[in-house]
Amino acid sequence: MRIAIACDHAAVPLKNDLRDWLSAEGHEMLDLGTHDDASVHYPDYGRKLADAIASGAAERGIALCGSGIGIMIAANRNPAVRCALVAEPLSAELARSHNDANAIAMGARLIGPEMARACVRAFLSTDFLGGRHAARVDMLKESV
Ligand SMILES: O=C(CO)[C@H](O)[C@H](O)[C@H](O)COP(=O)(O)O
Repeated sequence: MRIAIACDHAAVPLKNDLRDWLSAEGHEMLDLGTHDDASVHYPDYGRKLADAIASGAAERGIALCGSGIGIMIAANRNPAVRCALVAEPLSAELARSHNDANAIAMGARLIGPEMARACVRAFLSTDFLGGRHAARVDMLKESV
């Protein structure tokens, strides 16, 4: 799968860990930065992630900041993006099965790399259920 990953300065080690792990798993990773701990602004990186999804450069996105909240809000400004803030795998699974989320956000200051990997695993391995959920996701698309 083509997966974009983006973070601010608070989440670089987690971003690199997930990027390298997913790359080793055979995914095509698009690393949108940031690349070091110099302070940057999460709206810039949420927008980069959203642009990658909206353009089709990436099928899925992973957004990381200190809490996951700021970059999630930023990514969701783009109507092509449905980015869910998750901190455990069930939320990641439900974000896919009920909401057809095409991105997840996580907080590197809140969860460790093993929990983040478990969330990503659930996010990538769960299909959208469609049916009644499709009508609701369609309503989201109409409500911009
Ligand atoms: O956007 C956030 C909170 O919603 C992120 O956690 C940021 O990473 C955080 O605000 C950055 O804080 P810092 O004190 O400038 O490192």
